[in-house]
Amino acid sequence: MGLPNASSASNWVDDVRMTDVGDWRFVLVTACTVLSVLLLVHALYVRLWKPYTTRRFYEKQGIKGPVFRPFVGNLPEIRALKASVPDVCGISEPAARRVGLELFLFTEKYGKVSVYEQGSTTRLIISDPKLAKEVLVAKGGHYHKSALSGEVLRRVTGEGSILVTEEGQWKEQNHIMSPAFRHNFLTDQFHYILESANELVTKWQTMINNSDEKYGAEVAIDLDLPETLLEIIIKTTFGSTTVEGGDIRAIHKAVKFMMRILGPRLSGYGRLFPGYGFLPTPTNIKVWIESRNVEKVLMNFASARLKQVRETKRKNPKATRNSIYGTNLLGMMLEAYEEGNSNMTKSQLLDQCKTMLIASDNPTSLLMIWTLTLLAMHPDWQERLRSEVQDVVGEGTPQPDTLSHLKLMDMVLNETMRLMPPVRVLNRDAIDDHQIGSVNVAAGTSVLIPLAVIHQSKDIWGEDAHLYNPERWSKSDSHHFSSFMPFGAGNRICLGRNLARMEAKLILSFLLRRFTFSVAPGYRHAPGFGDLILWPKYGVQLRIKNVAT
Ligand code: HEM
Repeated sequence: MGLPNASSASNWVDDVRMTDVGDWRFVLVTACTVLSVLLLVHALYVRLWKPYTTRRFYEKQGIKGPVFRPFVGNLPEIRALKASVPDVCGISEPAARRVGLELFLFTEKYGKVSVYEQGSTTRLIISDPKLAKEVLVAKGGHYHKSALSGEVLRRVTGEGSILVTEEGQWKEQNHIMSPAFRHNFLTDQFHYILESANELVTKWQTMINNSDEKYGAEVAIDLDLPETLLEIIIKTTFGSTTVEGGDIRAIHKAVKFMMRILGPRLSGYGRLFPGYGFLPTPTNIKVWIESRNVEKVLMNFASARLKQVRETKRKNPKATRNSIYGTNLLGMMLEAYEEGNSNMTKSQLLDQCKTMLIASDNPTSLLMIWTLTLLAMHPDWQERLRSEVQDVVGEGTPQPDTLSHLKLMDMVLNETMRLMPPVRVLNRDAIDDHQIGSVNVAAGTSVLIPLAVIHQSKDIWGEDAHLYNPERWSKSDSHHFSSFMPFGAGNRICLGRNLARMEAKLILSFLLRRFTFSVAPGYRHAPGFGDLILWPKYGVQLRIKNVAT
């Protein structure tokens, strides 16, 4: 056998090259095909098989829900339901029903435990307060906070926010932050609330003084109250509203902007495209820029405070804790960070600052807005409450302990949070298979606890459940209390609940002893904004007058 000649040798090399290329092409095509098939199988499993079998799992237990729809789940009918609700409603209509209407309707139609799909996520609605408590308290260890809402919160407040952390990391943060919401610390914050409440009274008094109208002045409480509350939370968290290199109000605005953009993705079709948040769309780019700005200002601020702390300690080794760190939440966290009492990083510490701005903002504003609006709609209760304030607080400066004697005010605040719960639904994800009551819950199920539905159930509250009647809270009958969870329950109960009540009581006392409130003629009652919360869509305009002396 002879050697190949030059030309046949080159053909041979070409053949080999061709074969190589052919092989690679074959490998590439095969790999792509296998990958596509795997992705398709995975997508079919996640989007079709899993939700279908999970739905069957619940149906076999007698749990009902709207008809199963592959891929999109029940989103289309939920959207249609929402679109069918008129913007404006009657004053005595159960307003909370308008937001999250599907949770009311599914509960009425399918019972206190029902099931539906949001995209491919199976959701179990638990409207039975006993089972709800079991999820939140006794069986709380079988659940994590919802990954779905966590997705948005993580992007706005950061990975280290106490709203989204779990287990060891959450425990440590809870341990550091809880003291900031105890009685002593709250008493230290009292002067901030007094200061801001006084400023609001002065503002409204000036409006009355400058008005030629017989009825007094007209105020937009949905703008003024949140501004006052924001001042308070900024001062209690940071100690002041302006900081070196930036204004915390600008940070709040940026954080709110991010929530407004990202929030609706929770309930919309955006859920069907999981990587959507990472695509460089104009909106996503805006969110990234805002997020970087917030990070920069807060980081500069924390570094400046830390420098100040070290300087004070160096100059005066005997300085007290309060004079080194100050009596605010950031100071408390800086202390844990600086004294080596925690594993918290500086960036996690800043995540908690953003968390405070988010967690306190809407709920406290909603509580104040609806309390005052409902009082304006019910002058008899307004008058009763004013008399209580005059008796208990009088004309002097209120003291923290005085507030605990305002019993009617507690009843009024409870009734507002019952009818208009600032947080209308709690979300949890089951992390393993377990049982609540007689219901077997499968790992991966998203559990919804619709506070608004539980708070207005006729079985619990009676036939007048949808009506405003603070008197119901005067009964010693305690079954009401166990079904009332505006601040959640169990380990993850609201950290700021005492602060929120203290703010509400103090501000209301200041306002009621000075002004009377009535609903302005142009007011349109439209609670419910962006599907998620009971924000007044067209604002709330009230007429205010000085209390006759
Ligand atoms: C009327 C006012 C408020 C209401 C109705 C409210 C309601 C709630 C609810 C229902 C939860 C539990 C969420 C869940 O279980 O998934 C919660 C958690 C939380 N709230 Fe509030 N909140 C209010 C005011 C505040 C304020 C003023 C602050 C802080 C200054 C605050 C800070 C927090 C924090 C940090 C958590 C997370 C606790 C954790 O997960 O460990 N809240 N809030």
